[in-house]
Amino acid sequence: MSVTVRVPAKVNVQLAVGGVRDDGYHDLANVFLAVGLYDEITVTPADSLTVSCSGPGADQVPLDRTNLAARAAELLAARYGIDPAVHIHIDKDIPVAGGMAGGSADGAGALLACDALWSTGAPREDLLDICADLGSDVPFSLVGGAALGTGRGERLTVLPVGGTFHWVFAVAEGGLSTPAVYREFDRLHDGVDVPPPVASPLLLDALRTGDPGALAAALVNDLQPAALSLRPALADTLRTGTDAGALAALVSGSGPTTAFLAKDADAAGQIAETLLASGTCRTARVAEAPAPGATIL
Ligand SMILES: C[C@](O)(CO)[C@H](O)COP(=O)(O)OP(=O)(O)OC[C@H]1O[C@@H](n2ccc(N)nc2=O)[C@H](O)[C@@H]1O
Ligand SMILES: Nc1ncnc2c1ncn2[C@@H]1O[C@H](COP(=O)(O)OP(=O)(O)OP(=O)(O)O)[C@@H](O)[C@H]1O
Repeated sequence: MSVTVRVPAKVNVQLAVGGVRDDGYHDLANVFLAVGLYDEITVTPADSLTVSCSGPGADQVPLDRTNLAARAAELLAARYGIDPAVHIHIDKDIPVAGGMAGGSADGAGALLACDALWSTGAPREDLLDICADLGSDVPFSLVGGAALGTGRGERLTVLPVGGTFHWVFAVAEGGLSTPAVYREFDRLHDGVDVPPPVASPLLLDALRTGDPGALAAALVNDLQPAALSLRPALADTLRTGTDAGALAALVSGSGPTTAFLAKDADAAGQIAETLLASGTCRTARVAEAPAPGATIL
């Protein structure tokens, strides 16, 4: 018997970053939107805890106990006194180290899959607690849809979304390290008083009404200057998508994936074609949002 769970990628439609905290994390007002690019996690009883991975970028995914999916299985097993003898297969479609929470998706997916396989009956709050231990983005991978993340991004308030948004994602060659991008943010703000992060009312309204023009006007990512500083060529990708008619363009989370909001599905297809032909990215993907959170198939 095995259990398969599908988990979406995310884009941050607002990523407001505060000053660095004593624990090294940054306080955030992080508005997550789940998008329809998915990893699938399958767990099967086995003699010991093992991990395999297939799909684009699979060779960059660790297969040892540092894999967030393996850590999720271990944390759930430890909490419920279970032997985590399970094989976890990750079928990857979310760009690896792309700022789209791929590893976080695998952590949330493995957690939900093991919970079902082992019939732990864990309350949702316990699952969300384990997710927060795994990483700041992991609770959102479980929940999906749209949510405001406060604290280091792990404390979620679900947000209403009034329509379907059409996105294009330009996947860059190679990844960017999330800690390195936050460090670059700190370097760029050295000596500057960083104000406390707050969610933008205009952005929350745009999500609620489902108006892509209003959302485009409100998109903001405070990590974008840091990602561009580490990877200046991303500016060419952003410009190419904007010239192709995107309503707005921004770096997705810590990058290097760039995200383009389109007015409709046709425009998204055209923007993706132009990006692909431009040579300014490795590949371009279209996806709709919001997407549901981790779901047992
Ligand atoms: C950039 C985002 O993806 C936006 O959603 C997240 O803030 C990053 O979330 P994540 O990858 O789940 O990050 P974690 O695994 O919790 O932390 C990795 C590293 O990112 C930095 N980090 C992360 C979250 C946060 N609020 N402040 C930070 O400074 C820290 O250096 C931390 O050691
Ligand atoms: N299941 C996993 N899938 C991918 N990477 C993983 C996984 N578990 C651990 N990692 C490690 O995490 C690093 C970041 O990969 P990931 O795909 O999660 O980045 P990301 O999408 O930029 O993350 P985020 O958007 O949450 O900051 C990888 O380089 C890899 O070493």
